[in-house]
Amino acid sequence: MEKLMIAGGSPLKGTVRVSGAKNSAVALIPATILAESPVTIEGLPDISDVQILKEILEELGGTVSISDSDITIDPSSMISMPMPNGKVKKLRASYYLMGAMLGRFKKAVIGLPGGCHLGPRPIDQHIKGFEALGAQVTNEQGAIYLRADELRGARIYLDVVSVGATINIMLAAVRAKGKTIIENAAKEPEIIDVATLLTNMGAKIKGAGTDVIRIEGVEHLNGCRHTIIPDRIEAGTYIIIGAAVGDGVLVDNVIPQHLESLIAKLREMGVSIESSDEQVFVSSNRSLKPVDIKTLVYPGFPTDLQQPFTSLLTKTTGTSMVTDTIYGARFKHIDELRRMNATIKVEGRSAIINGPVHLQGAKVKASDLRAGASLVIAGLMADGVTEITGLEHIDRGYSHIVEKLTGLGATIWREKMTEEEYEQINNG
Ligand SMILES: CC(=O)N[C@H]1[C@@H](OP(=O)(O)OP(=O)(O)OC[C@H]2O[C@@H](n3ccc(=O)[nH]c3=O)[C@H](O)[C@@H]2O)O[C@H](CO)[C@@H](O)[C@@H]1O
Ligand SMILES: C=C(OP(=O)(O)O)C(=O)O
Repeated sequence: MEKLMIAGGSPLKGTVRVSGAKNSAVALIPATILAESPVTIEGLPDISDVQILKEILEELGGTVSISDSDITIDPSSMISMPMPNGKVKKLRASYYLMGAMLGRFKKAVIGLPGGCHLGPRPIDQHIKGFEALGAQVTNEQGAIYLRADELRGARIYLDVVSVGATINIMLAAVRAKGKTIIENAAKEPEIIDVATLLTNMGAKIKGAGTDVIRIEGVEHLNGCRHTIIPDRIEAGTYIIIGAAVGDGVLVDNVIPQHLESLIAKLREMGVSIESSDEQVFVSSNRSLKPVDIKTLVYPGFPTDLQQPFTSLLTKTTGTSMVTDTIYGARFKHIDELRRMNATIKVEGRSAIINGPVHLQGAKVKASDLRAGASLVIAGLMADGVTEITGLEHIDRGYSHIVEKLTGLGATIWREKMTEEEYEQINNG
C-alpha cells in the first residue's frame, strides 16, 4: 500500500496532456461484448477501473490485448458467466455488464456495483429499463439476475436523469427487436461517445446527446476501431490546479465545450483563462472573488468537479457556497480540508467556504476518487508536506498523476506505507 506525498507551495508551469475519459472507457469496454469480431479502442486511460474491466472481460472468455493506450478486445468466444461477486464489486461501472450481457446473451448475473461512496446510488432506473425491454430482473443476495426470452423495443421514460441508466438501456436496446425510445435521457458527452462506438459497430441510434434517444434494434454488431474522447473531469481538475497554483498551465487534449460551466465560473472568480480548439491555458491570480456553484446534470456544473473546486474556493476572499444537487452527501473531503486549516461548514446539501485561508500540509485520507483530487489540489496549495492515504481511489480515475504533476514542476511522490500506518488506516 502506498501513500501520496506532496511538498506544496510552489507555482506550477508547463503543459499537461489529458488522458481518455474514464466514464467513457468504463462503458466502451463492456460495450465490446456486443460485437461478433474484434473491437479496438484507442486512447484509453491507464487507470485501475480499466485494468479491472479488462480482467473481467478475460474471465468471460474474451481475448484482450493492450498496446500503449490502445486495447483490442475479441469478444467472439465470450460466455455469459455469472459474476455475483469479486471484481465487479470494485467499480461502479460494472453495472454496464448487465446491459451488454443482456443484449448479447439475453441473460446475466452481476453483483451490485462498487465505486465511490457518495451516499445512496440506486440502480432502479436501469432495472426499470431492462424490464421494459422484456427482461425478468431479480435481486438475490446482492446480485442482479437478468433473463429474457427475447428483448423487445419499448418507450422508456427515466424518472431521474441518469448517465448509467441511459447508457445501460442503450446497450441492451441495440440488440432488442424493434424501436426503443429513451425519454428524459442524460446528455453527457460520454453518452455520445458510447453511441458513436455502437453506431460504428452497426447499431442504429439517433439523438444521443439530447434528452430523447431513438434506437432501432439490429441482429448483428461487428468489430470496429474507435478513439475515446478526452476526460473532461481530469481536464477540469488540471484547470482548477492551474487556477490554484499555476504560473501558466496549458491543459492539452481537452474539448473546452465540455467544460463551459467550469470555465465560466473560473472567469467569474477572476481567473485568467483562454481556450482554443483542444487546449486551455490558465494562470493563478493572487486575489480571487468568491462564487457559488450548484451541481447539475450536463451541461451544468459537474458533481465530479465539485470536490476539487472546493479546495480552490478556500483561496477566495469572502464566502462561497457549493451545493450538490446530484449527490447531497458528497462532502467527505471537507473534514480532511479542515485538518489543513480550511474554514468550511456543511449544511444539508451545501458546503459554505470562508476565505482566504492559507492551507497547511497535514496527514489526510481520500475517502473517494474526487475527494482524493480535492486533497491533491489542497496539498499543492499548502505550505509544508501533505500525506494522502486512500491512493487506490485516486488511481481509479487519474492516469499517471504523479508523472503529470511532476512535469508541471510539483514536488510529489508515492511512498510505501509502514505496517503501523497501514493498520492505523484500516482501524479507521
Ligand atoms: C461510471 C460513471 O459514469 N460515473 C458517473 C455517473 O455515475 P452514475 O451513472 O452512477 O450516476 P447517475 O447519473 O446514474 O446518477 C445521477 C443521480 O440519479 C440517481 N439515480 C441514478 C440511477 C438510478 O437508477 N436511480 C437514481 O436515483 C443517483 O442516485 C444520482 O443522484 O454519473 C455521475 C453523475 O454525473 C458521476 O458522478 C459519475 O462519475
Ligand atoms: C463518482 C465517480 O466515479 P464512479 O461513478 O465510477 O464511482 C467519479 O468519477 O467521480
